[in-house]
Amino acid sequence: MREFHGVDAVRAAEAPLLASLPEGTLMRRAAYGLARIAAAELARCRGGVVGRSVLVLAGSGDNGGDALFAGADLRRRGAAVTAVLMKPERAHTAGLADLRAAGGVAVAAEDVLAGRVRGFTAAYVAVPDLVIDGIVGISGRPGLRPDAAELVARLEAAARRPVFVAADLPSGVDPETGATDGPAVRADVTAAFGACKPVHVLGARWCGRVEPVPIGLTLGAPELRQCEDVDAGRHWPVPGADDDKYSGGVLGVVAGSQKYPGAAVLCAGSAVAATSAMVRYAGGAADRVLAAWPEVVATATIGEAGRVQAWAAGPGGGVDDAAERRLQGILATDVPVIVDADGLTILARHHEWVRERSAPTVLTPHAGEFARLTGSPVPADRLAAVRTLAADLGATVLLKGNVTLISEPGRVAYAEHSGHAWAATAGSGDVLTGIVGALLAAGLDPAFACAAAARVHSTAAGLAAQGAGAVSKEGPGAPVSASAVLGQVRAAVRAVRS
Ligand SMILES: NC(=O)C1=CN([C@@H]2O[C@H](COP(=O)(O)OP(=O)(O)OC[C@H]3O[C@@H](n4cnc5c(N)ncnc54)[C@H](O)[C@@H]3O)[C@@H](O)[C@H]2O)[C@@H](O)CC1
Repeated sequence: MREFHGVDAVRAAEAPLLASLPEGTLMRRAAYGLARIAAAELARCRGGVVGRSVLVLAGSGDNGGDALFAGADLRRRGAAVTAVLMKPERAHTAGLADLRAAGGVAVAAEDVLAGRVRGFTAAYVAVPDLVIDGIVGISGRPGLRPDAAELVARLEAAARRPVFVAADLPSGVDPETGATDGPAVRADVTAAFGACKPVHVLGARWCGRVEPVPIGLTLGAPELRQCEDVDAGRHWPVPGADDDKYSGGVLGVVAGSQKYPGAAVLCAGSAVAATSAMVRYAGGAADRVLAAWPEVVATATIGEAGRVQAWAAGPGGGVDDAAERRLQGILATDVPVIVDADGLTILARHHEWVRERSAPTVLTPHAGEFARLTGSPVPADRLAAVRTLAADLGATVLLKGNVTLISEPGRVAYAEHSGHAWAATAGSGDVLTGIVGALLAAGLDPAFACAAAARVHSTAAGLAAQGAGAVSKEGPGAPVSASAVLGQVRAAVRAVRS
């Protein structure tokens, strides 16, 4: 399980070390890790360190200090290192002295922007091989100030884009929410000092690859977790010697209709793929579901369906009176229920149906459905928003997006980021609903069920994008549809279990 700690928690963990260790020790540790990562990137992307040019963008705080010390280290390893000081009079004194002692050059941002830097230095500043972003760290507010924004824009536009390595986090991105407000650094690699912070998953698109740099912190409970393959794989329900078709947990699917049979087929099919236990279907698309998945036990109505250990309801089911009555009936049961899509539109008018439940309820809105449920659009601080809704309804809420967030009252939240966006396709949510439902029926903790299902779902989408026989989700890929994602659910389960 990957863990992300909030800024206050990181500062609290740093405090005893700052008090007990010789001054500058933590910064030296951070800078050493940063330099090591930058050197590895230079070797990987530019074939070596010696003779390559490194530009350090150094702000006035400790983040700039880290970057200057790392620059000194890289200079000693043979790179040409130039630091651009955002505010020369407030540059980190010891870091700047170390850079100069190592033979590095420092210039003022103001002089660079005004074209007052000439000769070799001008060339190094204009087209470096690698940029270390030390403009701001965990004290940074979103957005870059105009001088920093202009420097970054010029580097981004260079004929050969340099490799960007961020010290702690990309400048311009909020450390707690991952939100931006104007320009920000788009890093290829981020060196996370002491702990991963929420930005490292919530602002994943800005961070690139995140490499933790241990500096000796002892940390408490995290703010956020990410379920990794190994976590999903370890707890994925698979039959044992004593299991039968019921003991693994039967899921009932109430989705789709004669008008929209696709949602029923996708939702029931993904449940079938995710679990060995029985899947029941109740609704107007029973014929279509059976034609696609003969192993499903299908009936026309919920009343005719046998016992289940969880229900999955909502996708493609409509929002009319009959759909309302069906959903109300399902939520009146004492088994876990996942509600998605049309079911969420109905719930926007009936929050009490969720609040009054004693069994777990999982809601899986996308941004539009979230706005319908809460009455206002998803704000920049998505994590706070999902926590508030979960607490308000007493439910587990999974907010879909490029970074999917999962929260339930009083518990550490989960985030899922796949590193790609292939799951952003029609019907993909129906597939996720079936997987979550299967895991709820198997008795998994609701928030963990959501996190593990989201992991397998995004893995399936990544595999689908790579085509038949893919064993890796990396590569250029091609657009996929929800049926293709569903077709890879078993391969994704295999992948997380291996
Ligand atoms: N405290 C410690 O023990 C350690 C801290 N470390 C480094 O220290 C960093 C935190 O340093 P600081 O607290 O000095 O603060 P920062 O270096 O994050 O920020 C410095 C100042 O930048 C200004 N600023 C805020 N938003 C800005 C923006 N959008 N554009 C331009 N300037 C902006 C603010 O005045 C802020 O105080 C960490 O991220 C990490 O890199 C590491 O050296 C490891 C040890």
